[in-house]
Amino acid sequence: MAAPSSPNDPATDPSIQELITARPWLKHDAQAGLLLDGVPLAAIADVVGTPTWVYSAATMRCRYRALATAMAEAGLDMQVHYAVKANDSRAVLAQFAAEGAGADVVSGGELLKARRAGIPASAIVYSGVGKSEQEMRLALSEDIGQINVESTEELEMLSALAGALGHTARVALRVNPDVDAGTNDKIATGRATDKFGIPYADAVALYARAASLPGVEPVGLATHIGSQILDLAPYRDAFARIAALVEALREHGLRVGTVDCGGGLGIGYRNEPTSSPAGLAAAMKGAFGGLDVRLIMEPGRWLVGPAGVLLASVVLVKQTRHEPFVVLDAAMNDLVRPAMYDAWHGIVPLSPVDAVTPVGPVTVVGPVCESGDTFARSRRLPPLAPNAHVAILDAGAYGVVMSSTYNARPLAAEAWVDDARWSVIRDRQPMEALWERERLPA
Ligand SMILES: Cc1ncc(COP(=O)(O)O)c(C=O)c1O
Ligand SMILES: N[C@@H](CCCC[NH3+])C(=O)O
Repeated sequence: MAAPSSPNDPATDPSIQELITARPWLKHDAQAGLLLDGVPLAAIADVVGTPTWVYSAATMRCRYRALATAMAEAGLDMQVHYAVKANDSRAVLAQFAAEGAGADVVSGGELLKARRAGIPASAIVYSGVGKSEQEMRLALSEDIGQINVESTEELEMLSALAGALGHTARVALRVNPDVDAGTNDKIATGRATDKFGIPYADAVALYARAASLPGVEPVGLATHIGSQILDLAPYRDAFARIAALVEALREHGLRVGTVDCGGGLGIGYRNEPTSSPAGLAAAMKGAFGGLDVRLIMEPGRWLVGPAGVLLASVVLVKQTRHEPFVVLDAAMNDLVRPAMYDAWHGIVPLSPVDAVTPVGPVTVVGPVCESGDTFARSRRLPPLAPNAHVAILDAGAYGVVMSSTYNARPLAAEAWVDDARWSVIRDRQPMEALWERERLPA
């Protein structure tokens, strides 16, 4: 199934003005051009160069607080564990730590990053289908809050390891509810054919087994049906199945204290309608309200996606017999989402005069040697001259974390905007660093 945010129909694209209006942290100023929380993005592009990621700290904070408030207002006993994979920059993690968030991690590296950013070990849950022995040892030595186990094999491995080390790991069984979240095929995780989670029909027996094994203590269930989910119906289906499982486990005399509802709440890349945290809270309450369980959620994209932009400059505009190609200095090695998922991202010029008079249509590409290195097709943009700057919107999640040095392109810089001031939080990777871990064969 195609991603709901990927249709490529310029007739229904939101205008540049509509994109800006829907994102209150962005403003268009007649003199200074596009502002992020009052800071002219062109100033950052001029000083730091491009490509550069820029984040609105206030937007991340506001979204975290809005989510936590929606859960509290629904009367839910809920802890938000930020999904570190969405954006693991130190400033992002430190800010969520200061807000009181826990973390959802999927590797030893993410676990260490979360700890070093100040997130307490007790507020960390660890998901993933292939935790290595080394990673399990790290999770055990840190005594993290919960390990979400995804298979019988992993349960046995963890039990043997923890038992031998004299630890008891609090585990939740991540259950695959066999629900289609209706999102892009590559980021759906809750169908029986996906690699994630324990088959629904095996969950009761495996939970009972976990209760009898040394080194592990089953404390609850977890599920996660996918990412960029715009509709609440699949959540309701999955939660109903997990709630039924809680009851079935209790009927077998097994204790279930927590339910981890996963992440996945989508954002309106194309200004499309989305589900709200209040709606999600109502779905959780409907399923788990009467069950006396402590709830966890693991949002990533919803918290940070809209808060980031990728600044790029126009290298040249290549005229052809078809649509002109606007060639940027950012590429799929920076933001891979359009190439990987056909994802749609808004593109807005930074300059004051151009932003409101789109002409186009143009194809916006990067310089990488793949035709897939295309950010947008048939996009209505104002005329863009070489060196003009643009912002690629909603790049705060699954942006910098998925970037690579493909085509020997150094990793981009990152900047942080807070309280109308900005600073660089990660320098652009120096060219020399591209070969610093290499040597010729001995
Ligand atoms: C286990 C788990 N939790 C949380 C998330 C975060 O998802 P999202 O960024 O869509 O909220 C993911 C990613 O899909 C995930 O795999
Ligand atoms: N990388 C994906 C999301 C994956 C979610 C992780 N399970 C995206 O950019 O949309």
